[in-house]
Amino acid sequence: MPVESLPVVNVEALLLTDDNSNNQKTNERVQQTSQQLLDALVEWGFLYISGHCVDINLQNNLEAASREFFNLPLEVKQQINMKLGKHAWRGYFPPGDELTSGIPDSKEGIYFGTELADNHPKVVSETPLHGSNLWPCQYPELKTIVLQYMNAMEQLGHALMRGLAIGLGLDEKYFQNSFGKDPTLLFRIFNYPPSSQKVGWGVGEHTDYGFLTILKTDNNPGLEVLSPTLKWIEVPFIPNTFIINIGDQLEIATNGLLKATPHRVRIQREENRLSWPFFFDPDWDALLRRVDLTHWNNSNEWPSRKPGKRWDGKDLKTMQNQKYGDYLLDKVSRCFPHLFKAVVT
Ligand SMILES: O=C(O)CCC(=O)C(=O)O
Ligand SMILES: [Fe+2]
Repeated sequence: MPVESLPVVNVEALLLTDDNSNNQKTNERVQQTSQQLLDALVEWGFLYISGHCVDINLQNNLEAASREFFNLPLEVKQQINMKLGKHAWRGYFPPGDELTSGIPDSKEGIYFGTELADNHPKVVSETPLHGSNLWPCQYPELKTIVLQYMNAMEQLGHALMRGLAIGLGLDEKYFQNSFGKDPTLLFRIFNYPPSSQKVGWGVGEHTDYGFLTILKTDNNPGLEVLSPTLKWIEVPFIPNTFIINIGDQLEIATNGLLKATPHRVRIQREENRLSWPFFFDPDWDALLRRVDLTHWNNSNEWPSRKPGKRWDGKDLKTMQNQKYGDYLLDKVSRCFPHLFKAVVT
């Protein structure tokens, strides 16, 4: 039997400017690309994308600046510890501080989100996960690079959601119009240190929470994904591609047509591994509800990726009309229980 591997879709057609959108050939390419994207997401919930138009120099600068940050002495990194970001949930966390399913991950990392001014209504009302970012004063360039990169990811996220809507036979602005024009954006930079342990997880098995994750990794392997035949497969590095995967909210919205695929990260023995997940999620206040896909003949059976209980024991079928922000907060509180208690309750 051939080894299963993630599909690769070239999404360039979804990133063409509006000037070209009346052209019939362009429209055909957009349709074709949207269909390929949808097929990959239905079958795998995971894929690589090429043709994403994200500047390679920006990506290289991000990688170099991230390495420089993690090479700083711990006490310098701790100057922007997440505790200082309070309820905005921004800043640095050292190895072992983040839990997946109650077990400490081996990684360290930095959390970023949309940069909001102090007078933004959600900052004034102290809404969790809203605020300004914490930036290391040793590396002012990190701020410029991260904000540029997040901006590029946001554009890409909108383009992919547009492609997905077209693939599903919906209005191309469907997701923007139904789940908010102001997506919840979370960006993380992770460093997985090498470990002498034989078996161990940089991140335990989980699914992501929102709509789409756009993941950049360095050239060290480690990510593993549950395949359509329920085998854990490695996801090798392919230069200048991003890895895209579905989060719980798209599974809920599509009544299980798209599945949030379980994945995990294996720790490496020799080298540290860096990754840059960007989460493109519904508006904080958006209500979770199903998209009308009756034209798809989508049964009510909700086929699941894996028999038995989900990794977090949740039943996504029952999650309707909850605010996305509440769902996310519940998840975050389990990842950082001590911090959560200290700043939110
Ligand atoms: O580091 C990776 O490759 C993946 C991380 C991940 O799955 C996550 O942050 O949700
Ligand atoms: Fe993940």
